Amino acid sequence: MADFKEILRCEAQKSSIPLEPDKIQQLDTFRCLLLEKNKYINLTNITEDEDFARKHIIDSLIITKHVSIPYGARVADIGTGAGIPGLILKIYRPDIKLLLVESIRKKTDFLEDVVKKMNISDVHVVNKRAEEAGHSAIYREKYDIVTARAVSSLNTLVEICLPFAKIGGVFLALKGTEPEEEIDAAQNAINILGGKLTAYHKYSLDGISYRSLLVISKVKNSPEKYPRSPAAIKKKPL
Ligand SMILES: C[S@@+](CC[C@H](N)C(=O)[O-])C[C@H]1O[C@@H](n2cnc3c(N)ncnc32)[C@H](O)[C@@H]1O
Repeated sequence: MADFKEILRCEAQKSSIPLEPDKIQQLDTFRCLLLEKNKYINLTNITEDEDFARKHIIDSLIITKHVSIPYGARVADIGTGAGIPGLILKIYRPDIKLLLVESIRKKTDFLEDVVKKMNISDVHVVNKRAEEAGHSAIYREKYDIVTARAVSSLNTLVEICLPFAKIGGVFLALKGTEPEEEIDAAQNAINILGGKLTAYHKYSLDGISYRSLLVISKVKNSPEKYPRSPAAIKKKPL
């Protein structure tokens, strides 16, 4: 049976993502650290080799096929959990400057630990809700690329993620098979937060089902009052 590194090499080839052996090694190290910690805290249900390669690693790296990431870009991953897609992108593109925002302390402790053990530089881990971090002058409208996967519905995501993007930057939402309804429901939030849906890519990780990558460009400043508090967002979503 093929080992994880061979599976990942094949999956990357199938998706036409260039992946050098040293990156495969580092991604395997990340997987091992994640699966080890997963015995004690719930970081992922995706643990089987092929699933891990496809649904975590390739699903993160697919971004690089559709969006050009400038050298040294500032990237923020919101609701990053175990560092997906943010840390996987950073391993692939060490030149980026990465912010990882995650509200659960055990998860940010894990991320700090990975960054230290793997000696990864230029990663800033923030243990806060995005609703709070998005108002900080250090983070607000500072990022070229903002990502989020499996965090919330699109209208809420737009409110908590777009404030991090600078004008000319993009918010990338990694979504499921048919995001059309969510896109319609998020149109008001996109307009209010200063965004514009500029691209919509569909791709398949297994040749059967589809996933989607939505590109929302930041065209205007996000009004100061957003993001609102979690309670206000829940009570009256945009
Ligand atoms: C289902 S997990 C997905 C994690 C990762 N993005 C992935 O795709 O595997 C959602 C994560 O988002 C975090 N989260 C949800 N809402 C958040 C918020 N408003 N601010 C910061 N983190 C948030 C949760 O704590 C959780 O770790």
